[in-house]
Amino acid sequence: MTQHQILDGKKVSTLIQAELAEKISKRVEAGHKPPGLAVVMVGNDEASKVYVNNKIKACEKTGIRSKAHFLPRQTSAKALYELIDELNQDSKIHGILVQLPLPEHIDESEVTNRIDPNKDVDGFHARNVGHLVLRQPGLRPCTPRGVMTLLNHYQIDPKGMHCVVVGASNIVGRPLMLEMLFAGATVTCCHRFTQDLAKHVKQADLLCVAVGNPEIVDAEWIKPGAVVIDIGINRLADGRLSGDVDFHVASKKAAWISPVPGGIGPMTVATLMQNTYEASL
Ligand SMILES: Nc1nc2c(c(=O)[nH]1)N[C@@H](CN(C=O)c1ccc(C(=O)N[C@@H](CCC(=O)O)C(=O)O)cc1)CN2
Repeated sequence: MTQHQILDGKKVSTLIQAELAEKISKRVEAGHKPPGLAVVMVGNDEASKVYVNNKIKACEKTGIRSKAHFLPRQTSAKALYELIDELNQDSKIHGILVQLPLPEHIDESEVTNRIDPNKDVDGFHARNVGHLVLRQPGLRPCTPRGVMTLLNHYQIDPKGMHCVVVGASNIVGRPLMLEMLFAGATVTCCHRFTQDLAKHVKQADLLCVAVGNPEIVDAEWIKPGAVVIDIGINRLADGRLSGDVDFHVASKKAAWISPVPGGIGPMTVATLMQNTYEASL
């Protein structure tokens, strides 16, 4: 049994937000406009409401001016594009985020590509994805960037590690693979057609799981001494939150582990604040 240590995303997120608050207040004192973030949510998804509220609260803490747009589920794609076009033109708005998922009648990639890439603080626009792939400066997706910041805070260097990413979504798995590759890890990405998930997970020095299924990985597979990053958020029937990895079992094997809640979720929010600040410079 290994003694595990916690990758405390809540604590690191608080530190990042305090640093940002200081930088922003100094810039405002010097006569600059505060960064402005437009938060757009369509529909009533309960989990999304929590995430959006966490983002708005983080804006209040850091001195970012936020403007929330809560639109009904039946909003047309055309009406959403018109709002995005207005926000693209608004000089007080430096960052625009449209909370995902969107209702089925709205095409997510059309929406993300409608946002001015310089205001795309989620890093989902094709131009920013291209910058990430080519390792050029640009806005980077918040969750993967937040994972790298958290590892860096605890001086965990992925260089030379075998990193296994479970999940290949546009917003987490694929950009996280690239982040890990650029950090010098050897990367394996597992997805719905992966034949022997256990075989891959057992080889991971650094295991990142981002599927949204608490049964996807058996924590007994974890290599002793591995670093485990749990990015899944699952709401259990009793209202509690759990990650994609059984924390109790995994923490007996891992050297480092990020909890849910209190791990990557808060890092996603803090990174959004960093991206918004950077987009305002
Ligand atoms: N436009 C975007 N939509 C979505 C993104 C994204 O990066 N941009 N990612 C996910 C959800 N996400 C961000 O919006 C997100 C997930 C979790 C949290 C968070 O604060 N989690 C807390 C627990 C919160 C709770 O009580 O439920 C934690 O883990 O401690 C914030 C943001 C999908 N959509």
